[in-house]
Amino acid sequence: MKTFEGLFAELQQKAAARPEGSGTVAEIDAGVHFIGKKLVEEAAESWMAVEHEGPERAAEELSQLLYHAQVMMIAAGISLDDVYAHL
Ligand SMILES: N=c1c2ncn([C@@H]3O[C@H](COP(=O)(O)OP(=O)(O)OP(=O)(O)O)[C@@H](O)[C@H]3O)c2ncn1[C@@H]1O[C@H](COP(=O)(O)O)[C@@H](O)[C@H]1O
Repeated sequence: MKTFEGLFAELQQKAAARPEGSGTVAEIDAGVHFIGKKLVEEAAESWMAVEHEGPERAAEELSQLLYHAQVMMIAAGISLDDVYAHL
């Protein structure tokens, strides 16, 4: 099963290698304003899923929220340690 750290390493590798067809590369290229909107959208969908759609759908939406948070971190040059320092 994929972990938070494992996904972050995968996304960093994609951002560096820029493989054809990567949604992550496309999102990074679209910029932090675009990523910010995705982040807010997934946050809202997570909230709605928790309130109305049950734990399975909520977990799916929350996974997408974590993905977009990681894409934002990479676009901004922020590492896992930078974030963990504030936990
Ligand atoms: N975990 C994710 C992941 N979670 C969410 N997303 C993206 O976030 C979008 C949100 O999905 P939704 O269903 O909410 O949205 P939608 O309605 O289909 O489309 P939107 O209108 O929201 O754009 C998806 O279309 C994906 O583009 C993800 N894209 C990629 N990953 C993982 O990231 C890694 C690298 O992916 P690539 O860069 O695409 O190779 C792989 O391991 C992937 O599994």
